[in-house]
Amino acid sequence: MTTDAAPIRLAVYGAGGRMGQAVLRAAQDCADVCIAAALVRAGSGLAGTPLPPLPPLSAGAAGEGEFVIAPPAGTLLEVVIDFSGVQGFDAALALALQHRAALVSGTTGLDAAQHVALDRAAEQIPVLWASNFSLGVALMQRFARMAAKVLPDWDCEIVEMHHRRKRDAPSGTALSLGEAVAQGRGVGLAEVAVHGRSGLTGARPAGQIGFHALRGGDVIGDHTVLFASDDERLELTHRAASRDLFARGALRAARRLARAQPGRYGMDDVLGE
Ligand SMILES: NC(=O)C1=CN([C@@H]2O[C@H](COP(=O)(O)OP(=O)(O)OC[C@H]3O[C@@H](n4cnc5c(N)ncnc54)[C@H](OP(=O)(O)O)[C@@H]3O)[C@@H](O)[C@H]2O)C=CC1
Ligand SMILES: O=C(O)C1=N[C@H](C(=O)O)C[C@H](O)C1
Repeated sequence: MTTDAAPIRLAVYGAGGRMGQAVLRAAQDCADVCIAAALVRAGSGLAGTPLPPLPPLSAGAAGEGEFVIAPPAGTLLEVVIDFSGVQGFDAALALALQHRAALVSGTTGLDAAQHVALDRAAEQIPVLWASNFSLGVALMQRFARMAAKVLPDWDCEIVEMHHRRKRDAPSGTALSLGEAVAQGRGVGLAEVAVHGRSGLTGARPAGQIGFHALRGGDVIGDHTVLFASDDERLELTHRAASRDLFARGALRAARRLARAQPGRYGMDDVLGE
């Protein structure tokens, strides 16, 4: 993408992780963004080591050139992109507030207090949190909501599979898909969710939404929302083949939020109507 405007100045929080590195890679292809700070946690062996090669427009950006544990004084940040997990999330949000920068966060497994903190921050800065930055998954949520509304009596189960290193279960995406199904049915997810089954469970109660988390190998992220009725079954499936797609989605979100008004934004704002 080319533009006459100055490149958007990004801080990548959790820059040494799987997703952080994917965002750095994706930014290399974009002339409209630059990496102003690639942040790793204090004590990380990466601190002070060179970044992978960056696009020419990044040259001269404060903090460019190496992984850092904090942006050098005076660094201008416009968007903080956070993939630091629940351990880093609070500090990423604090950094965005401190710099009056927008926050784009993909960290999953947040607790209720952290979601409230996102709402509070949105009074001061633009905030977009999404459990999944794939445009295909954003569309899948719409399909799931629609199917749940049209098929209120069908049994719904949500199955996800991820790599063996994933720390939270079920995935944030599975929970978001469950929220979409619950919205389509006009019920609260907490009242109808069941996580796995084992033992003498009895017959399946109507209206349940079942979650099943599989872990193994290097699977990037597969999700299926399954609706079952007598004699037929509908399955909506999304499979991610690379983390690059999440990184590209996060950069799209960053473009949408840079220089936007404070408030809560979602992937629907990125996807458009
Ligand atoms: N929304 C989406 O589209 C997607 C969301 N995710 C989510 O993103 C998160 C990260 O996933 P992934 O990249 O696979 O995980 P990784 O464990 O590979 O990366 C997390 C990184 O954050 C670093 N970190 C932890 N604490 C801090 C801190 N206080 N300051 C700075 N850096 C810190 C970790 O460092 P160290 O290892 O040194 O502790 C690690 O390098 C997860 O919550 C995951 O579910 C993942 C993919 C897509
Ligand atoms: O941890 C991951 O890897 C992923 N996490 C997100 C989630 O919890 O939904 C998104 C994606 O599926 C990959």
